[in-house]
Amino acid sequence: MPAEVYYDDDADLSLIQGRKVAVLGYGSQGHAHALSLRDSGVDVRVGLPEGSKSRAKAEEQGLRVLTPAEASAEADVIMILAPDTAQRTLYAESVAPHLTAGKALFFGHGLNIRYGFITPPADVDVAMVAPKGPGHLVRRQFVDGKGVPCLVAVEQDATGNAFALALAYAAGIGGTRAGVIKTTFKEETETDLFGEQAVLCGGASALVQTGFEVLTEAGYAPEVAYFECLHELKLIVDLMYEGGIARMRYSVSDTAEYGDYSRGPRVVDARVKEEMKRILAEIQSGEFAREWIAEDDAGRPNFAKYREQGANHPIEETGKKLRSMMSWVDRPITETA
Ligand SMILES: NC(=O)C1=CN([C@@H]2O[C@H](COP(=O)(O)OP(=O)(O)OC[C@H]3O[C@@H](n4cnc5c(N)ncnc54)[C@H](OP(=O)(O)O)[C@@H]3O)[C@@H](O)[C@H]2O)C=CC1
Ligand SMILES: CC[C@](O)(C(C)=O)C(=O)O
Ligand SMILES: [Mg+2]
Ligand SMILES: [Mg+2]
Repeated sequence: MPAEVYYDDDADLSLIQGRKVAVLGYGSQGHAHALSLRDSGVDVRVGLPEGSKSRAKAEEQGLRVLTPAEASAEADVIMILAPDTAQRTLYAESVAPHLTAGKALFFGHGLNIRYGFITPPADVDVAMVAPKGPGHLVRRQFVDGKGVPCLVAVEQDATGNAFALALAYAAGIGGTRAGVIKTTFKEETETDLFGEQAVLCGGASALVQTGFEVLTEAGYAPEVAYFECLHELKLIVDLMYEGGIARMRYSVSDTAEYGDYSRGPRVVDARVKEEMKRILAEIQSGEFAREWIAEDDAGRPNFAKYREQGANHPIEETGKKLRSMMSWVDRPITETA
């Protein structure tokens, strides 16, 4: 069945303009939602713990900052945009006591609901507005008059109005300018985790690093390897983004196109597909979510090791040097646009 896609004309922005919204968290997504909702005429407050380093940023941007508990008590729409690993404690301590009948609890990703770390009471709406892009670009696109597509899902419709309210919220952050797809918490959570692990973050990073290693270990210049395996990837993906894989193949040389057909499937072969299926199975069974929550509870020892290894990969040093010569590339990620 084709997905249902909603645009600006399908959303009634006044529904969210008539509510008090609390955005809990002011990181990548939180700042984008809070600032864009405010710019869309919505009554927003940000909820952050007393010691949070995000407080100063939110206040500098002219937002009212309260504690998560105060913000949840005041608001009737509560959007949780703290890290996935922090959400169950945040919910239990600061949200649940103020989640009275008829309020709406929103998420930007479904992990805590899908795997049962949070179970809201039956008399509140539970919905998700999940942008399909990094939060800093959600804000940048909004400011530029564009939008990042969003997934919207309703887990619980206590008021009968949950979907319309979520669609209005998506309009407030620019999502309906690009298109909003109706889905479920299960579908969003499982596809989002799969996409970031196997393709967008894990798959793409490993592909780039491995290609760079193969070229430099064979004696080619790291600068040439960087341009070939990382820099040019954006230009190739831009063509895919604009017109699909077919547009990219139209634009590259016939030599590249023949190499693509005849060699690409040798890189991403049947073994890789089997591994992708295993990764999906770990997501579907909840194994990944339990592993990640346990890793966080233990103080993230493996996460810290992985982060250090990634930061020390030789491609980072080469890239830093080359990007310093390209003033147009290193556009800073800011909390405003
Ligand atoms: N990053 C992205 O682009 C995307 C994220 N999402 C989802 O959005 C949600 C937020 O992720 P993301 O924006 O990456 O998070 P970030 O790590 O960028 O930001 C987290 C924010 O939450 C604050 N915070 C930490 N603990 C608490 C707490 N107990 N109570 C209130 N605020 C707290 C942090 O403050 P401090 O400064 O003190 O650390 C920070 O402001 C997640 O569910 C994620 O899966 C969905 C789509 C894309
Ligand atoms: C691709 C990573 C992502 O799912 C996103 C930006 O959409 C995330 O969790 O950050
Ligand atoms: Mg995502
Ligand atoms: Mg994600």
